[in-house]
Amino acid sequence: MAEAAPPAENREGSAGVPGASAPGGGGGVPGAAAGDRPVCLLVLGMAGSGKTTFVQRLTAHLHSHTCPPYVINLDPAVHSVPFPANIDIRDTVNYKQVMQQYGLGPNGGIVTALNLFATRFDQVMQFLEKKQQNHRFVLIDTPGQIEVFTWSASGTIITEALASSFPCVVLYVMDTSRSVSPVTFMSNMLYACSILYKTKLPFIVVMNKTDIIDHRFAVDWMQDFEVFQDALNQETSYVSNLTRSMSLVLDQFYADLRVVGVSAVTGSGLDELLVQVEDAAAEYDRDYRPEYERLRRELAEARCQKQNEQLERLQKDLGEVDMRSNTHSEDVSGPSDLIMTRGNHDDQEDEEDSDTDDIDHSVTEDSKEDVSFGTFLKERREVIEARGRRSAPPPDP
Ligand SMILES: Nc1nc2c(ncn2[C@@H]2O[C@H](COP(=O)(O)OP(=O)(O)OP(=O)(O)O)[C@@H](O)[C@H]2O)c(=O)[nH]1
Repeated sequence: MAEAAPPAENREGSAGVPGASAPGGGGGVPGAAAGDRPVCLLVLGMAGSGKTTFVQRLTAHLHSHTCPPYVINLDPAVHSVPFPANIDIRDTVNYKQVMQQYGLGPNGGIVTALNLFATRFDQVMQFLEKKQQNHRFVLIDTPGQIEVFTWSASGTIITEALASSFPCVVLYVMDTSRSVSPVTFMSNMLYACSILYKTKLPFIVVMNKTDIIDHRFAVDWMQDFEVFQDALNQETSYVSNLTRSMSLVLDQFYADLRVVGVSAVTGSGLDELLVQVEDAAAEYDRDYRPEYERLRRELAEARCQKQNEQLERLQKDLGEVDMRSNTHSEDVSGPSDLIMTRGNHDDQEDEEDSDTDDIDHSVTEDSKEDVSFGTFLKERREVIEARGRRSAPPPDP
């Protein structure tokens, strides 16, 4: 299934891909107009619903339409990423080290790793701003455990940062083959509904794995209350009564919902999905953008105020202490030394670089070089002094 990553020079998106300089220019990507801001597609879904496979397939599909996306992996615990990621959280946060240092289990480790990454998300935004002319779509794969992203502060920070600068659409990936029971289907829809309310963004339900089962049964359930009731009548549990009531509540949710059936394995349904994405992006511009622009202004003002405060503090500090004495503090156990390090795997040196590879490594490496060079000079001085003492003539009796 995994496709080979493009060569390093293609990582920036358009290099070497004919016609890719104009985002979405030609190639059959519906509605994509050159010069538009890229649309961020936040891919969410339950563990195993097929998010990563879907991102991989959509990336390949867009490449084949000469419209390469900018791809971000936000799952710190994934062993290998089967698509060419422009930004990979694993380059920035060492998930295993986070677990060790904070004594956390896997879920706590993922949440903390995402929190650490969120503190540097402004740098990711700078990359996106720089590359926005080259890409029509930004694909964002999220951690396996859906709540890590949707119900965490870092997920909110990342979503709001993206949505205040670019049109954003949530793609809720659902495993259709595991939703054939009306009760399971209803649980999935309730979750989708909660995410819609939480993210406050245009929303598309991507019914994945249609190569296993056609998603039309689910669309029928959503469009026709009677059909869903008939299916429920086969169930005898008490939950079926609850489900019956819930389906009435969800009627309005269904009415405005975009639903597309796809197969991440065969690639079927992706063209229709892209049509829906353009429609959802237009909805963002129409209904959501004013609110996010207000948020953006607030963020800019807060950032400006913070910078001024930092400047004032720095000026005060400069008057009081010798800055150099603090540069190489012995105490480096804070969270910042966990970030901006290479990812989990020791063998990653051979892998191609993503954008975050070089975010701030120079700072860390320069600091280490300074310290070790200082130590080296000190040791050399001691050796030379000892040698000088040995070769000096003995004092006169
Ligand atoms: N038949 C079929 N299998 C699929 C499809 N999409 C994904 N799968 C399979 O479903 C399983 C889970 O896929 P992943 O892409 O790892 O799912 P995920 O949501 O990223 O999983 P987490 O990282 O745990 O959240 C894998 O075995 C995939 O091969 C599909 O469209 N059809």
